Amino acid sequence: MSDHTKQTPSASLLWPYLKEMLPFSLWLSFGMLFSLVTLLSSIGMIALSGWFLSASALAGLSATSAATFNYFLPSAGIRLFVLTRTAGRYGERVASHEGTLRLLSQLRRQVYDAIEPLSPTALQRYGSGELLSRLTADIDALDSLYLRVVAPSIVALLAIIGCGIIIGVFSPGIGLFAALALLFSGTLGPWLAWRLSHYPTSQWQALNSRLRAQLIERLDALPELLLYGRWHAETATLTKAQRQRDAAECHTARVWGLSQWLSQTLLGLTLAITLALAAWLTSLGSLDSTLIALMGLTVLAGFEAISLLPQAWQTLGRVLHAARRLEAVRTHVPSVVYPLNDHAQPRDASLNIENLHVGFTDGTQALTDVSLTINAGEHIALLGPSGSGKTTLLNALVRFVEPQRGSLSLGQVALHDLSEQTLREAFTVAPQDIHLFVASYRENLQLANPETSDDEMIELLEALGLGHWLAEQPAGLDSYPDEGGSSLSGGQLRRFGVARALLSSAPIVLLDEPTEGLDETTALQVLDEIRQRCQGRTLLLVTHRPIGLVRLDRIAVLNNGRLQEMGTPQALLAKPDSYFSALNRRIAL
Ligand SMILES: Nc1ncnc2c1ncn2[C@@H]1O[C@H](COP(=O)(O)OP(=O)(O)OP(=O)(O)O)[C@@H](O)[C@H]1O
Repeated sequence: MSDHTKQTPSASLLWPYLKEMLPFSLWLSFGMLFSLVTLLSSIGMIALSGWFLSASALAGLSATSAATFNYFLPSAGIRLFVLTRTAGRYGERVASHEGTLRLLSQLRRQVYDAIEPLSPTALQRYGSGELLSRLTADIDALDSLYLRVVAPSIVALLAIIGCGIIIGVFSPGIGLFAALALLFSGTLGPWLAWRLSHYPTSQWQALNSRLRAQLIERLDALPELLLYGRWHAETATLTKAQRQRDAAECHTARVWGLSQWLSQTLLGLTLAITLALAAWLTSLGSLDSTLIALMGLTVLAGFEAISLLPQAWQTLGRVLHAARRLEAVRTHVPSVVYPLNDHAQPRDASLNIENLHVGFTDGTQALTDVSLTINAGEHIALLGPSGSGKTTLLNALVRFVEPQRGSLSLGQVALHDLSEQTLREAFTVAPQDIHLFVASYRENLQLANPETSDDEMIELLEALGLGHWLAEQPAGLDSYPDEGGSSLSGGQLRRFGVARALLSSAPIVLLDEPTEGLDETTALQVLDEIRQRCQGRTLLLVTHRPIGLVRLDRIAVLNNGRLQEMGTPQALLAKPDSYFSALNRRIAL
């Protein structure tokens, strides 16, 4: 999802993040205070050194002044400034990093909280790579708001005032000039660069995010790409995307490089003019000549704080673009809204689907006017060719997709009147794509029911024909799957997912293609086990294979998103032109 734009993101986007800083303001204020101590120590150290050098040189010109000149006090002052500078820098690192890391963990939690209520379909809008990028790179960019933008800007402003005051004590005119000139030199370049680099910065962020997403996607599909000989072509695509991103980065870097050059030139001019003014006043006799070096070195010390401003403004651009991208996720209206409490209690585990229409944003109409009642405890197969809308119906029942029209109810209570907790407790699901977490097989199975004992798990796995597989695992249930579940074959993974679903005690069981990839004997064995374990529970079994379905109570056939036929297996078999009969004849051939 590319969302770069030529429009300047509004600074108001940062308000929520600035407000987030409040709970950590103590740490952050300490950070800023220490930063100021460091800076003032640097300015004091340089200014005092400047004065000390020139004053001691002038004092050395005559024996009387050399004897009376106090060398010890200024050198003790310089040593004190060196110590406070080191302590200030250490304190600043500790306090500001502590505050920033706490802030970062809060920001991450908030984005997770915003993502959590989005249905999987709403999240597909972003893609996993894009979402990962927003959760990591964009939040990290926001983390710079304090460290690289707020703190250096405030410190630079205070440093300018500090320089003005130090010089102003000896000559108010030169002090005022130095403060204004430092402010102008420090802000003109960054402001110009800021205006010129909005678009390339936004483009860089979008291209960087797209590159990450493309890379993750291609690494996921590496086996297929190698098999089809597409890896080199895909590498070329990635290289091209990287070049585009680098070009945007170069553009931005050039603009900021020019801004730094402008700032340095103006700061150099400020220094030259300050020195010239101080020399002129000395020649008029209204300024002590030992103060010329102090004034010059004070301006130079101010450079240290001001030189952070270009980077602060550059970071501000990235922070604003990151804030806009995160805002899109944070404020995404959840497509599925659950009431906090149930409006009524479901009477039983029956399901009622009436005139259901489900479509997707790309215009695909997956279900059209589907009506179906499943009685509590009934076992129903949802049969149909690929793409007929079977999975979409399951997704609508668990509210992963919202219908455009029609109604869905559980135990005579509309699904949207049930809290998320009640809904999740009512259903147990084995989806088509089973995800195994990087955890032991035991933990993966206990996801559905943490109370399940080892014996129950082993018994069920054996009943589903996974006994041999389990016996081969080096540490039994304590073994870990390879990432992505690749230590199980497709059929084994499917049965593992079925086992996980069956271990839950939820009253409604939804299984999506549980026998896919299994030979007929194993498929029948698995179906029998499912039926037995679902005695007294409502079962909706999605499949495109007719194997073993005669043992279920009813069969509903979906075709092209519409309910084509419905009845007991025997009644459908009795009609030679029914889809179920035709499918059985085809399988028998
Ligand atoms: N997120 C989505 N966005 C757009 N279209 C979708 C989405 N999910 C499904 N579809 C489309 O909706 C239709 C029904 O898909 P569905 O997955 O429900 O079919 P199915 O019968 O379960 O297929 P299969 O047996 O192959 O899993 C298909 O045309 C599919 O391309």
